[in-house]
Amino acid sequence: ETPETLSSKFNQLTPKNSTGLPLVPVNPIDALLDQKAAITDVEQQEKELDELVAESQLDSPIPIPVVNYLEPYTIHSFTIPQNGHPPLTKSRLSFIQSQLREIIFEDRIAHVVRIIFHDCVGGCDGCLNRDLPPNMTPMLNTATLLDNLYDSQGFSDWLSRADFYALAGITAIEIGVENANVGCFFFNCIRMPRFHFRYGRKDCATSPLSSGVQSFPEGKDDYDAVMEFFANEFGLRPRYATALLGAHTLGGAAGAAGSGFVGFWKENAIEAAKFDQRYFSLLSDRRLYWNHLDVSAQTGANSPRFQWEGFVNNQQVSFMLNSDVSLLLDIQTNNVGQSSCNFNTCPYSPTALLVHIYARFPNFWIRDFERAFARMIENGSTWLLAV
Ligand code: HEM
Repeated sequence: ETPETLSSKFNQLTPKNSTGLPLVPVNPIDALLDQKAAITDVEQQEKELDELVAESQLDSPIPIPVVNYLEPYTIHSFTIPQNGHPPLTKSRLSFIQSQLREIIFEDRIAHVVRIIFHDCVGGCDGCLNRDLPPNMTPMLNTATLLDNLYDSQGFSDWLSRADFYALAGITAIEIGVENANVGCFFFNCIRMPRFHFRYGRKDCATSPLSSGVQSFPEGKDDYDAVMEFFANEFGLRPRYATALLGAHTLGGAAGAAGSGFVGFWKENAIEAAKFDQRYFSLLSDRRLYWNHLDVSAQTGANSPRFQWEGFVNNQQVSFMLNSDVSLLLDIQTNNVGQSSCNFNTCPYSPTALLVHIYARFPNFWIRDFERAFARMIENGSTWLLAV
């Protein structure tokens, strides 16, 4: 089955409300996921979810740039150029992480995750162009803090700045998961992602500054534009692109101080510091009522900024960009990003089922996120060393 036929099947199955009022249908997809949720054997459940996702052909293999890993640093430090760095040991790594933990909290968690994403567009190289509009957001203050730590502690003896940003990204996700798990019981805790940190990335010659111009995806993008970006840039197929975009569970858009979009993807700053599946559950929650509006007058942006705002009982609980909504709905946008259909009228997009699965099975999402994030933070490297 092609993704198209799967999503059209999904569309047929999902009753739409013609009055435009929020509707909570007994949805066959929910019923199907209820069956999967009833499976108590975790491995069996994961296997069946994998089969369900495989049906939609969102992750058929495509060639991706290959990163080679070298395990025993004692041997390979002789053969692999490391900018003269001595090998990074596990204890040095945990020392650096403990220093990172001193400065990464609250809104800086999201900043760091966005920094590593932007650093890795075009290849992770420890360099950000501070004059490029997509980078000109509050995250630059946190980038300065990271740089100060790296420079003042002499970490360049051990790892490149690009490695350091990647480690900061991993640490930020871990802190976000810890925040999400405060007060959880084992059955509703988010599994801590297992990242295997590898190092040996090459910094650009002017690190940490750069005048390089990368092209970043835009908030007004639709499904095709989003998927094309992730495939071309990171070699990620729609399944892993969707998982990676779950990073928008953290932080928000800073209005006039940032992209000209404004809001937290989740309710407030406290929720925005938690790395959990709620980005997907808000997106797929049919109890929400969504407005699609241009906020450029409010934020002083020089061109339209159409965004989606989700409400429950007249209370705003979510904000989404077109690029986020496109994971669920095949929005129909014009050149300024205004969609001619909405949550009640747009057809589902090929990844809609996946959004529902990630919302219901957070640890299934975490597994896919782990893989996608690992791929992103190794973008541009051909050889990396294990610690
Ligand atoms: C289609 C792809 C993407 C688009 C269009 C997009 C767009 C945006 C925009 C417009 C903002 C708001 C910036 C501001 O005003 O301060 C933002 C924030 C953010 N993005 Fe993305 N992004 C994309 C992919 C990603 C990826 C792959 C990651 C990480 C893996 C990521 C992580 C973040 C985080 C954590 C924030 C919040 C930053 C903060 O609170 O300061 N984004 N993104």
